[in-house]
Amino acid sequence: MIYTLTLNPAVDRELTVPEVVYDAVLRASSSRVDFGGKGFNVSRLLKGLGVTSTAVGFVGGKAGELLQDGLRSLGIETGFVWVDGETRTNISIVTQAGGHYIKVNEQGPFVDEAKQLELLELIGTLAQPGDWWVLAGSLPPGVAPDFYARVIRALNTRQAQAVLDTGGESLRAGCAERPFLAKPNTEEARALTGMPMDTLEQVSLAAAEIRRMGAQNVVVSMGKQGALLQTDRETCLVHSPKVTEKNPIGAGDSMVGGLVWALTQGFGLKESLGWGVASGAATASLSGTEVGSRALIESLLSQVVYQSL
Ligand SMILES: Nc1ncnc2c1ncn2[C@@H]1O[C@H](COP(=O)(O)OP(=O)(O)OP(=O)(O)O)[C@@H](O)[C@H]1O
Ligand SMILES: O=P(O)(O)OC[C@@]1(O)O[C@H](CO)[C@@H](O)[C@@H]1O
Repeated sequence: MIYTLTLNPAVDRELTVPEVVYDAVLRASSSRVDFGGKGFNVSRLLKGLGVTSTAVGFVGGKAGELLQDGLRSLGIETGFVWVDGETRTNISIVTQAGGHYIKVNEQGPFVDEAKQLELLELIGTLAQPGDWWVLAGSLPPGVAPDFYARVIRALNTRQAQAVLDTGGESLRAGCAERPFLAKPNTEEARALTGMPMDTLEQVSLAAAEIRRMGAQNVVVSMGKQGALLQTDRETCLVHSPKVTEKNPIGAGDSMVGGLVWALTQGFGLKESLGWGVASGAATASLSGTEVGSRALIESLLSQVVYQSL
């Protein structure tokens, strides 16, 4: 079973405008809503690849109901802890011609200690040996940076595999609990290690440092360049297929979804990352945080190039 954990989900609203002008009323030519937050995006990608996952997390208010109804309507199971505040709505403004966006993320509702314990208990009852858990996104107010670390400890005790996609102190504390894989982007890896990320060699050295911090395997995603994988046996660059970018937001979530899907199908880590970069590229080529279909992902997979380093 695959679970996705999103502590701070979001209704993602994308508004398309002819151009961005300050101090003026902009009229949207189109808009769309996605049921988002990083882990929920992973669940949507997995569904596109034909796998039902369970989306777990904190939700609240009308926006929480919208996410619950929306995910269920897509055939995704949910396991939520309901909080008093309102789940956030995050706004993206993109231009019709593409190429630029403005994104504003709300903080999200406050989550008290009792709700946090309720979620940890829920995770403890759900997790079984051999399960995959994707832990993704920022922490809502009230949740301490060691929360993912506590979750990973609980998953390790139950022989479930953790894939961690977050940043800052939360990533540092999580890595110390030896997750199966950590997936920072270059900016998150730079912030975590304090190391430069200007050349491939530097990205590789930073990945090694993150492995020293505890992550068993590391993928550093590098936008349209693809992603670098480092395990105890190999380091390789997986080049992303070329696509016309429409909205890259959520590409990292799709990458994680494609990668975890392939791992559960029995592919090795390198081949799985191939599915990951193809899935990320598919999402980058679509509006909002829309995820690619299996047909699109498979067509892009044939253009993925693997380079050992
Ligand atoms: N413009 C693009 N063209 C082709 N592939 C892309 C593009 N943007 C992203 N990708 C693919 O998606 C993967 C993840 O993208 P990125 O490194 O931007 O993740 P991220 O910063 O975690 O994104 P987000 O936080 O918005 O989900 C890349 O490694 C790449 O394979
Ligand atoms: O504030 P966070 O949790 O870091 O990121 C949240 C978010 O920007 O990430 C997803 C795209 O990756 C969106 O669905 C969502 O709005």
